Amino acid sequence: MIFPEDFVWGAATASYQIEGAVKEDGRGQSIWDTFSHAPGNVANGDTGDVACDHYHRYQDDVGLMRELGLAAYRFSIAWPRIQPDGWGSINPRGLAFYDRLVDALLEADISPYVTLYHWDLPQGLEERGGWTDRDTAFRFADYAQAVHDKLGDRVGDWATLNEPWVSAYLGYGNGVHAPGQRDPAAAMRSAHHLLLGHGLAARRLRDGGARRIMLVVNSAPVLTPAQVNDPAAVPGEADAAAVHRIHTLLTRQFLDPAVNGTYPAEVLEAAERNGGAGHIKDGDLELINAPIDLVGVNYYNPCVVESGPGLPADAAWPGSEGVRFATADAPTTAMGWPIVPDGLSRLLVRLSRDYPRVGLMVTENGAAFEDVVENGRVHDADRVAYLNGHLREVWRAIEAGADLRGYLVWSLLDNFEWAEGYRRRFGIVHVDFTTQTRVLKDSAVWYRDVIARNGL
Ligand SMILES: OC[C@@H]1[C@@H](O)[C@H](O)[C@@H](O)c2[nH]c(CCc3ccccc3)c[n+]21
Repeated sequence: MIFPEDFVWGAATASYQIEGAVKEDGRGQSIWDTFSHAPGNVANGDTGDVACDHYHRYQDDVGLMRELGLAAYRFSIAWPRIQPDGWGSINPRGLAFYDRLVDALLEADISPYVTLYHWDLPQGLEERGGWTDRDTAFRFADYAQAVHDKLGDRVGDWATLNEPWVSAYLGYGNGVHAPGQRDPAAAMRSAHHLLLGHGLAARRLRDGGARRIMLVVNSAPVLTPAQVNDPAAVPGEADAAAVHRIHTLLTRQFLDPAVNGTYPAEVLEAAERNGGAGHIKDGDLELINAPIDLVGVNYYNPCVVESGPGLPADAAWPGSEGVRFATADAPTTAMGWPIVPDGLSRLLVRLSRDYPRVGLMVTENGAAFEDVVENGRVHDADRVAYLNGHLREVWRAIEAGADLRGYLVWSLLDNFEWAEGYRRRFGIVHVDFTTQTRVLKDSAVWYRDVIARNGL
């Protein structure tokens, strides 16, 4: 299976998960500093205080990327390094780190793909309401412009947000993520303000001459248990309604406004029933619908549902009347997530059909398994199998006509896996967090060969 000539092969990380140096060079606190230091929020009391110490080791890490032959590296910028409280003057030492990182990447012939927000909101803004406060959307646009002004001469690929659904519904809905609020109305407000921030920032980036702008979403094919292993299975009316409802809340809630400038009726109705829709102002949808070039798709597993009594609103799914989550008949990763490779092709084909005006890129795909270091090697055959199976589906989606530009594996390095801390490892490169030693896992060697061959 050979991929298109210009297909982009890369890897992805995020600032809070790899950088460490949380008090260095003027960095302010983020909501994840606050959340991870609060007892009980993260497994084993882990925090991102040190993580992979990438802030100090970035040259060596870029060396690893070059050794793997990556064409692109997706990383996020820590807003609190740029504006310690989230607004006002720019911290030159914070911006200088990313300036050095971008130059090191270009020196290694690797394209930098910048994500402006991967969940580390400055704590100063959270104290003013965070994403529940409309003003945060405007602060985000100011921050985006300041970063693009500095890096836009060398960075052409820009993602505004990583996974607004997670920021809103895990951050403000069920509280599993920072800032740890449990309030469905706060979650729905936050989802809207995140989208508004996306649109405002996208406009500033475009005005600044950005080459390609994308919104990155976590998405999944929503399937009944029968559909997981039998795409031809036809669900009953009630199950089909449950599937449509969750597809709407997970994916359409974000892509319809961003790509088409409309909200699904079910989302407006859910907002009316969860605190009201007063936060949706006239003109907001036009602002959210700033033209973008790509949608970044983060896929790990399908979402399996059937009809049922509905989920409690604070289970991160306000508006999910008539739904219950089910399990898939499939093997799982160390996260307990079902391994269903063809879910990726089914998703990509669906998105390319539903949103034909934008291109697609797989901006995250990968798996955590219980890696074991043996004689300085990690024989992660399960991760190789996972990646191989999913890349075959990427190829199939392209064959089926999806406008798919590239694939970025999650993740380059083992890193801070949010509420799971360091006990879940997604890297194709193993990190010993005691010594900070990096070791290529078998999956990294395998991926290097896939890139060299441009295919499987
Ligand atoms: O959980 C693996 C990765 C995270 O490390 C990334 O930062 C994040 O972008 C990301 N998104 C997803 C899918 C949505 C999700 C996020 C967090 C927890 C559960 C599901 C998986 N991942």
